[in-house]
Formats: sequence, structure tokens, C-alpha cells
Amino acid sequence: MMDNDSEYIRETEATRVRVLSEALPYIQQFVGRTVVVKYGGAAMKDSTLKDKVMRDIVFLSCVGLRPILVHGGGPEINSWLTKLGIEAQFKNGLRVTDAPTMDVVEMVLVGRVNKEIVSLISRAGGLAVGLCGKDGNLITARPQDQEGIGFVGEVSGVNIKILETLSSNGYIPVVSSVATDEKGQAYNINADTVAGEIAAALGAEKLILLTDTPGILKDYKDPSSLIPKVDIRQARELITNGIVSGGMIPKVNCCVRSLAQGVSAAHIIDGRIPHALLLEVFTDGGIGTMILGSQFT
Ligand SMILES: Nc1ncnc2c1ncn2[C@@H]1O[C@H](COP(=O)(O)OP(=O)(O)O)[C@@H](O)[C@H]1O
Ligand SMILES: CC(=O)N[C@@H](CCC(=O)OP(=O)(O)O)C(=O)O
Repeated sequence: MMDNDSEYIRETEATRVRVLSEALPYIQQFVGRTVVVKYGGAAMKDSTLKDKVMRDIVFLSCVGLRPILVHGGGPEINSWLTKLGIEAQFKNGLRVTDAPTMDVVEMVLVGRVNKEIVSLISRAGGLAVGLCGKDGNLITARPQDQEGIGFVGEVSGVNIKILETLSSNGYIPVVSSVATDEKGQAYNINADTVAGEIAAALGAEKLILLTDTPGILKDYKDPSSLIPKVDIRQARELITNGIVSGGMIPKVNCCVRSLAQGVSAAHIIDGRIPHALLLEVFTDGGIGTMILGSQFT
């Protein structure tokens, strides 16, 4: 063996040991704590990546954290709408949802995406239970106050009992963002919003949004313009001054709302990076953009 080879092996092993040992204080800090993860959009398209995310969720659960996974599925809804000849329309990052679109949203999110994720987590050795807002009265919805957007809802209540019962018994809740009002009308709620409200209701340690950009960018077309850390006030300003637009608006809004209600930290990270979740939770550097509550600023 060449000297260079043995040096390389020593360095690689040193790195592996460092990474494992760096994780210890985070495991100790977060054991028993709830981490709400939102996974969706383009970051959910690649099946190898999807497997890795599910393994990470199982990892979190196995080392004693309580992960709750809220999923999206916008691209899959779009592709089913196209197959059915229904045009997809958005206003401020939210899907305009008429009655036929609502049916498709429910079929795709609850019937397909949710069960696929549950099955992937099971294959990775975890105990997942699929839920939508209707199950165990988890989420109650009311119509979003916006003209011409149809059956788009916002969260009017979260019943945390079912989540706590599942989490405290080692199950991983997997939640899709369809819920009903008190009359039984179904609503389509943005999945980031649902994740934020669940994190707030549970007083979660962390809210982590996995998406298809490195985090919040100063210029969303320039991946090197990452903003690593902001506080609530700066995050609000990013929306009002137009730096944050489109689908990033509900993300930043839900982070801000959850932080204002006691969640310790919210993160917007790149779900296209393999094992992004583990890098965020268990390494000193973390990744993506961290939004901190006012108690930290
Ligand atoms: N300042 C910004 N930084 C990063 N992304 C931004 C920003 N403003 C707008 N965006 C857009 O927001 C998108 C993420 O939102 P969205 O597509 O709804 O994600 P997901 O499908 O993962 O929920 C990015 O791909 C990007 O096009
Ligand atoms: C009201 C609204 O826009 N609902 C979203 C729900 C799914 C979602 O949020 O999916 P992503 O996270 O993959 O974008 C939609 O219909 O696309």
C-alpha cells in the first residue's frame, strides 16, 4: 500500500469518527424532543433521495427523537391534474382549488403520496402511521380569506392528542395536508402551513422544511447567495421587500408563526442534498437557513 493511500484511509476514518462523535451532544440535547419535518415539492421527486430522507426519519426516531413528517406532493398533484385535463393555477404560491381539483388533491395526497411514504418508512425499519387532518380530528380547517382561491383552507385547530399518543409509543406520524371544517367540507391546505401549525401546537424543538433550494437566497436564481441565519423581524422583511416570493412565502410565514408560538428554531434546507436532515440536526455547522425566535436575538 502506498503512503498516500494509508494517509487517505487515516483521514477518512478520522472524518467518520469526528462526524459520529459530533452527533453525541445533539442526540443528548434532543432526545425525547419533537422535530416536525416538512418534505415536499421537487425535492420529493427523486426516488433514491426519497429513500434517504425516510432512512433519516427512522434514524431520528431510533436515537430517541420524536419525528413527525408532514408531506406535500404539489408536483404529483400537477401531473394528475394534467392527466385529467384540469389546468393547475396558483395565487401567491397557493393552488386555486375548485371542487374537481379538491377531489384530485385528496386522492393524490391521502391516497397515494401518504401511503407511499408510510411504506418507505416501514421498509427502512420504522413504524409509520399515515394520517390526514380528518383522522383523530387532527386538524380543523376554515376557508382561507382570499378571493377566488376556492377550497383552500387554513388551520383553525390542531388536536395534538393523536400525535402525542403515536409519538410517545414509538410511531412516526405521517401527515397529509387535507382537512375538513365542522360541516365536513374538505379543504386543501398548504403543507408548509400544516407543518408550522403542528410544530407550534406541539411546542416542537425544531421545524425543518426540506425543499429544492439551498435555503433562503438573496437572489433566488443564485444558489451561492444563501442567507444562513435570520431572526423573525428580518424574515418578515424578506417577504415585504420581495426577496422572498412564490412558494417561499408560505414557508417563511409558517416558520415565523411557529417561532412566535414557541418553537425554538425553524430551518429551510435543501432536500436534494443526501441526508440533509442528519446534517442539520446532528452537525455543528448545520445547513440551509436557520430562522430564530425573538428569545434568541
Ligand atoms: N428568496 C428565495 N430563496 C429561495 N427560493 C425562493 C426565494 N423566493 C422564491 N423562491 C422560490 O421558492 C421555491 C420553493 O417553494 P416551493 O416550490 O413551493 O417548494 P416546495 O415545493 O418544496 O414546497 C424555490 O424553488 C424558489 O423558486
Ligand atoms: C393550497 C395548496 O397550495 N396546497 C398544496 C398542498 C400540497 C403541498 O403543499 O405540496 P408541496 O409542499 O409539494 O408544494 C397543493 O395543492 O399543491
